[in-house]
Order: sequence, then structure tokens, then C-alpha cells
Amino acid sequence: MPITQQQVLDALSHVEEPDLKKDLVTLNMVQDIAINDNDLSFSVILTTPACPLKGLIENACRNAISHFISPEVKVNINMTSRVTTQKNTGVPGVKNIIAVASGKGGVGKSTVAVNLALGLAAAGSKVGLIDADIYGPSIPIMFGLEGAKPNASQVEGKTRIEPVEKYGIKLLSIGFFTDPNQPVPWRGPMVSTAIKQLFNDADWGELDYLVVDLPPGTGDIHITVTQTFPVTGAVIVTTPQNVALADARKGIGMFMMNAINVPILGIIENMSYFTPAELPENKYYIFGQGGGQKLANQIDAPFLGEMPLVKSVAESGDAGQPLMMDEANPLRQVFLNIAGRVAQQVAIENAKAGALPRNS
Ligand SMILES: Nc1ncnc2c1ncn2[C@@H]1O[C@H](COP(=O)(O)OP(=O)(O)OP(=O)(O)O)[C@@H](O)[C@H]1O
Repeated sequence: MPITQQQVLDALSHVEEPDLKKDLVTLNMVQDIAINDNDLSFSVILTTPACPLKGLIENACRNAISHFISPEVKVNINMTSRVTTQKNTGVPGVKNIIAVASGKGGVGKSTVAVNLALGLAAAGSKVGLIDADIYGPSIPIMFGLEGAKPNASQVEGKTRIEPVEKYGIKLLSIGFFTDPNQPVPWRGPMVSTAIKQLFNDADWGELDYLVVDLPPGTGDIHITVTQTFPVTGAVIVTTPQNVALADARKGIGMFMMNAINVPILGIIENMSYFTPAELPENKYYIFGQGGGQKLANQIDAPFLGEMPLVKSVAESGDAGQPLMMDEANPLRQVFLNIAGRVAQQVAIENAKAGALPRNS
């Protein structure tokens, strides 16, 4: 008996998307079914190319075909993706805005923002990065782009800024428009206007994720960004010390305020432990252990991962070669995992708001 399309759909309706808690057929994630005698092929449309559940879902599909139709069927699955979006982000073509924030300065927020953006891009997403840290923009240095000046043109009387492209992502920093040797005495309204221009006057094209590196703490820029643009969620970076965790909690409190109401995608703990290069198996928890995880538990948010304190991280940032660009660096995998978890949380937030693969 030849296999029918309906049999395939019935079999795959037993496969649940673990995060979205619905079956693949209901979610319209199964497409392009083609049957040729005993050969079956179809596509599964995931919610992000960085999906950490890709292998698990593929296996579950194979098992379902084998169990509900026949183990003899030769199955070819094309695992592809369409990043979901829940609302107009206010920036044409941009599907999701991810804010990266911290309570304290110097905890590695920019390092995380840069490598998160590159990690999402490495998995195949279209990614942009805004350095909104108006008081200490560090992204030009981390990308080796000091002194870079983005092209700007006038289109129908409006300024159009071309984001700079490097390492496969598009980026803009407030630092491209200021003199790095001069302090910039910004007033509140000037800050607000400058930040909005990075979003509104730039030609971002089509982006799956626009990562925004916010300044540390809570202030004008946070309010401008969260109230002007519907941010999909915030990633909070902290170190394990109690002082850092206390400040991170304040930052989280701001995102949770009614007037702001930005979902927390999760906590990333940086500088979790120190590992000397000559003793890679040893972990020294010099700032205390488990603080980031505890904070995540307290606010009922996911713990997205921990990053050790490693000399190569600081060196790569200073050299303008982010660690994600060094294929040999073992921390690269740590960031790919973190990027996968962040993308997963974005998809979950989008699904909560009713945005599923079929309608994004
Ligand atoms: N895991 C790490 N191991 C070693 N050095 C790190 C690590 N994370 C960050 N650093 C270094 O610490 C310094 C501060 O990091 P970064 O600029 O990312 O912090 P920040 O929180 O964005 O600071 P700011 O207060 O400027 O916003 C940088 O020199 C960076 O290279």
C-alpha cells in the first residue's frame, strides 16, 4: 500500500514541539511532503535556525514515521526555519529586538552582546547589533572598528544611515558618531534622540534579531528603548558576587515594571569561575558559586548559561576579534549554546503572544 499524505500528517501529529507544547502539524511546522513509493521527504520549519532542539525534533519525526507508518519507509527530513515575530517592532524589517542589560558596569555585558549576536548569526540568522551604551561605547573596539564612520545619505529629505557590516552582522554604535577622546556631555533629550536615530534612521534591511547593548544600570536610554520599541525580551548579564546580583535584581525590577513590561529571556552569569590555561580542568569559583542560577530561580526565569573568566576573552575583545570568530576557542561552543537558548526563549515569548511559525 502506498503511503498517503494524510498518514504522514497523522504520524507527525504525535510529535510535540517541546517548547511550544503543541504538535508539529497543528503548528503548521510540517511542509513540502513528497512521497515516491517508499521514499518520503518533508520539511520541518523550526522557529529559529539556532534551535537547540533541532536534533531531538528530527529524531522524534523519524520515530513517529517508523512507528505509525512503517520502519521500512526511507525518510529524508529538511530541517529549516522561519524566525517568528509577534508584533511590528517599529523598525521596518526587524522581527525581534533583544536587549542585553546588566545592573553593574564591567560585568561583561558588551562581551555577551557581541558574542550573542555573532552566535545567532553563526546558526544562520540575520542579525544586527546596536551599541546603545552612550557613556562607554565599547563595540567599535571589540569589532576593530575604531574610527569607522558609517555612510549616511539623504533620501527624500530624511537621513539614511548604512550600518557597518563585519563578521556577518550589521552594526551601529553611538561611538561611531562621537570622538572617543572627548567626553560627551549628553542631556536626557539629546540621548533619547540619538538612540532613536540608531533604530529609525538606519537601513537595517531584513533582520531576525536586533541585539541592543544597553548601558549598565537603569536610566534614560532604557526607558527610551523600551517605551519606543516593542522589545521582545531582555537578557540580564551578571557576575556571581552578591553586589552584582543585587544590582541585577534592580535592573530586572525595572523591566518588570508595569510601564515597561519587557519579558526577561533569562540570566547569563559571566566570570563564573577562573580556569588557568595550563590547568583547563580546574575551576576556581573566586566570586562565589551558583549566584546566577539562584537569581534565575528567584525570578522564575531561565538560566541561559555561564562563562568562565578566561584571559582569551579579554584579549579577543581588545584585539577586535570576538571569541566567536576563533574556531579553535573552546568557549565558542559555550556561546553557541547560549545563543540557541536565547533564540529558544524568543520563540517561546512569541508563541505566548500567539506568534507561531505559520503566521510569522
Ligand atoms: N569572561 C571573561 N573573561 C575575561 N575577561 C572578560 C570576560 N568578560 C568580559 N571580560 C573583559 O572585562 C572587561 C569588561 O567587559 P565588557 O566591556 O563586556 O563589560 P560591560 O559590562 O559591557 O561594561 P560597561 O560597564 O562598559 O557596560 C573587558 O575588558 C572584557 O574583555
